[in-house]
Parts: sequence; structure tokens; C-alpha cells
Amino acid sequence: MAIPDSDIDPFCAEFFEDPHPAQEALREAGPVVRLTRYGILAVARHAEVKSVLDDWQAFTSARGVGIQDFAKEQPARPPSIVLETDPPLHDRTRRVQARVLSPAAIAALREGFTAAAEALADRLLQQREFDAIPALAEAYPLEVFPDAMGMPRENRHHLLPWGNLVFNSFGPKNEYLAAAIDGAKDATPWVFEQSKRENLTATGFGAGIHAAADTGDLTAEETPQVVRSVLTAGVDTTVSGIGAAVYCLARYPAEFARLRADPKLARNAFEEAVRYESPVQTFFRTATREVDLGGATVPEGSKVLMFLGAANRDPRKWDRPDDYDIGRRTVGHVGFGSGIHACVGMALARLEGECVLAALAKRATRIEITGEPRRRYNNTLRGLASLPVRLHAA
Ligand code: HEM
Ligand SMILES: CCOc1cccc(C(=O)O)c1
Repeated sequence: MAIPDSDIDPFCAEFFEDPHPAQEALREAGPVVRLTRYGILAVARHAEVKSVLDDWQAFTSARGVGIQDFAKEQPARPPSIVLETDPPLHDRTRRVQARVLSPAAIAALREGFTAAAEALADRLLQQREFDAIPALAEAYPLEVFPDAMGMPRENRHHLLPWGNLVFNSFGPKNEYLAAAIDGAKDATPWVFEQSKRENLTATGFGAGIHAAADTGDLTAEETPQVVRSVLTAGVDTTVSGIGAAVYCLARYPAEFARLRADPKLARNAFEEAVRYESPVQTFFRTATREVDLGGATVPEGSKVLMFLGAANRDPRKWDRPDDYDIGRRTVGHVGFGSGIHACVGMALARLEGECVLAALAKRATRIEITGEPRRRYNNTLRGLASLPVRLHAA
């Protein structure tokens, strides 16, 4: 089967504003599409996205999960020894992260995360009108996550421009990446310094990762990199995810009413927002050999862009894909990836989302949008920059 061409640009303002028409066009064009602007291949249907995610041997992360092919050019940033490695190295680094971020370790955070969400929701209810992105979607992760990591309270705001830089760096060298590099001048040295063992408390996730150097699971050179990997992936993603969930519940008041009637739906309401908005929109893989994908022949060395957001709205997989339904069975969505690199922090992300949505649902009867939402532009992350709202007290 011939691979059709498309001039769609997934790294431009028009796509960031509304990716859905382009995603639909890509799904309809075929199982694999060539994006002529960048000389890369794209998969947008759920079946092919899942196939690529689940086959790390044919579609490697080790040549970079951004547009750069590390076999052909110098990485712009030191490659992650978790996200951008494959077995056997990935086995060691991932195992340490998975152990530190285990469901039991995350469950131990529930009481503190709930208290923080309730206190923040109380303050926001007093305020009644606020911008839900800085005041909630950014404020909550920046309060609870660095604490869990064992970081000091000062300067943790650097985590946002740092995340913005890294998530832009997976895309092409465009204006968004240039602005992000400029905006992260102070953040970059701070993140590297903050990842050192001596700058982390003895009881947080950071210490748990550094302890792997004492047991020989990781070397002393690897542990700061593995801490940095968690710091990098663990903030901007949940900011986008929580922002997406609040935006969904504001746009769909009937779904918010369902949540108020049954607060146990908070966890699924967050998961459905991850499917519906796909905070992480795209990631690349590189073909290690000629491989068949949905009947198309992918040449060795091809960069393959996985449209996670398009797969999460594929009518071949989902009934009513464009409905936000907090009772939906979300199993199979790829918002957290799939396969060996599937999100190692998803339990933490889900706890944050559940705590915030449950706290809001207990206190408000409605989240009313009071001004034009403004989207943030980023080569990988989909999220809002501003969401003016009014909380209607119960
Ligand atoms: C709503 C929030 C989040 C979303 C949507 C998200 C999404 C993703 C996705 C799609 C991947 C797969 C990347 C790939 O296949 O190349 C991933 C991997 C990863 N995530 Fe998350 N993530 C979220 C929150 C978090 C949090 C809170 C942490 C840390 C505490 C985290 C840490 C990581 C790491 C370290 C990886 C790389 C894992 C590996 O390569 O083995 N993420 N995430
Ligand atoms: C959400 C995907 O996970 C990431 C994202 C950015 C950096 C890293 C890392 O491992 O440094 C991981």
C-alpha cells in the first residue's frame, strides 16, 4: 500500500488551537501518512498508534522520542536514560522509578494530597472568580509534587519553564522552542542543581531514587538523571491534565452534576479528560528496520510521529469519541502511552486529578467560564494558558 502525503503541520498555532480537523484528516488518509513538511511518517488511528507504542524493538525510543534522530545528529539536550533508552538500560532505570512511584507509595500520599486539594478549593470558593490555570492547575501540582519529591519550597516555580522547554524540544526548531529556550535560562541550572542528592530531603521520592546508588541498581552518575526525569515529566503534564479536566467539567455542566451526585466518579472524570484532551499530544519513535504497519511498508530509519490525541478520538475504537462522558469505560486510551514506556507516574497523576476534582465537586454546583479561554502553544503538550471561571457555591 502506498503511503499518502499530507502537508499538515502538527507544530503550528492553527493545530494547537484546534487539532481535531487535522487529526480526522490524518486518520482518514490511511494507517500511515507522510508529513511532507518534515519528512516524517504519522500514525493517527488507535490501532497503529498502539502497535507502534507496543513494539519497542521495531520502533525504538533510543534514537530520541522527538523529531531529532540521535543516530544522525547531536541531541540538543542530554537524552533521558528512561524515556529515551530501551532495554537493557531502560529496565534498570525504569525499575527504580517504578519502585519509588509504586501504587503503595502513592497511596501513602492520599491523605496529604486530599487535604491540600480541600484547602485550595476552600480558598478558591472564597475568591469565587479566578483564573483556573495559575490558581488551580499550576498551583496544586506545584504544591504537592515537589513536596513528595523532597524539594525545598523556594524556587519550585522553575519547574514550569523547564517542562515547557523539554516538551517543546521534542518538536522542530520553531518559534515555540526558541521562546522556551529563552524562558528557561534560569530554570535549567536550577533543575540540574536540584536533582543532586544533597539538595533533596531524606524521605522524598528523590532520596528513594538516589538510594539506588547505595544498592548498586544505579550508578551515582545515573541517579541525578533519573531524578531529573521525574521532575521533568511530573509537573507540566499534570498541570495540563488538571487544566483539561476543569475545562471539560466547565464545558459539560451535566457531567459536573453527575460528579456532584457521585464524587467517587472523580477518578474516572480525570481519566476521561486525559483521553478527551490528551495533554501529551504526540511522541516520536524511529523504525529500526523496514516494518509493515497497517499494510504500509515503513522504511528503516523513518521517524514515526504517534498522534496520541487522534488515537484517543478514533471512531474505529470509541463510541461517541467527541463526547466527554465521566462514566465512560476508558480502558485502552493511550493518553498515558502503552508498552514498556507507559507512564510510570500515572498513579501519581491520577491521585492529583482525583483529589482536585473531588474537592471541587463537594463545594460547587457549577464551574462557570467567565471569559475567553486562552490556549498555550507547545510542540508536545496540549493545555490552556488561561481559563477564567466562577465557582458557584453549593
Ligand atoms: C496527566 C499527567 C500525565 C500524562 C498525560 C503523562 C503522559 C505520559 C506518556 C504519554 C508517556 C509515554 C512516553 C513515551 O511512550 O515515549 C509518559 C511517560 C513517562 N511519564 Fe508520564 N504523564 C503524566 C504524568 C506523569 C507524572 C506525574 C510523572 C512523574 C511522577 C510522569 C513521569 C513519566 C516518565 C518518567 C515517563 C517515561 C517512562 C518510560 O520511558 O519508561 N508522568 N507519560
Ligand atoms: C511525559 C513523558 O515523559 C517524559 C517527558 C519529558 C522528559 C522525560 C525524561 O525522562 O526526562 C520523560
